[in-house]
Amino acid sequence: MDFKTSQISCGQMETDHFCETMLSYAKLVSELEQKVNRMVFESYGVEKNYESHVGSTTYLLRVMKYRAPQMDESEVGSQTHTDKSFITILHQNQVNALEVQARNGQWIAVDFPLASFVVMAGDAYMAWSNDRIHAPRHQVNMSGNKSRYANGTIFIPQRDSTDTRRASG
Ligand SMILES: O=C(O)CCC(=O)C(=O)O
Ligand SMILES: [Fe+2]
Repeated sequence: MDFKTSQISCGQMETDHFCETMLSYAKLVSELEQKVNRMVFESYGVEKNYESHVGSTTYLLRVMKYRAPQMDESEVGSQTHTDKSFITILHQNQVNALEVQARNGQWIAVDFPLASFVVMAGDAYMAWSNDRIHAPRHQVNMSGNKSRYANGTIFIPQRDSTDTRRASG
């Protein structure tokens, strides 16, 4: 299920408790994304472009369920990919399955506790930063017998905002 959080609307589900919970979650995650971006923009000396970047960013929240693999089943999860977005913020239940490839090629199994988030750079951030920020390849690789629930909020700048306001250098 996708929500466009910039519109703060769930259509027909407006009064639904689940919907409101997800919108509150999306707002909090958006604040985290803005904090991360502010730090990055400041560290690259382009903080004057921060407000317009925030203003041009759209948000999409995805709710995902990965089932546990059945007997003799392998490769349950997602394919290896990089995200096309600027930033993706992930949150999960207690079931770890995310694997991220470091710059040196090594795959790292991400162990992230319930109260934490993974902030992942996507291709757009890598392009904007002239490759300073690495957009890692990653995948979900399920094992064990518990389902994994995860939320992925992707932050996407609208057209033209990435190539006109790059970090210099
Ligand atoms: O479920 C996850 O932790 C990763 C999801 C993901 O890679 C994505 O939504 O792009
Ligand atoms: Fe991804």
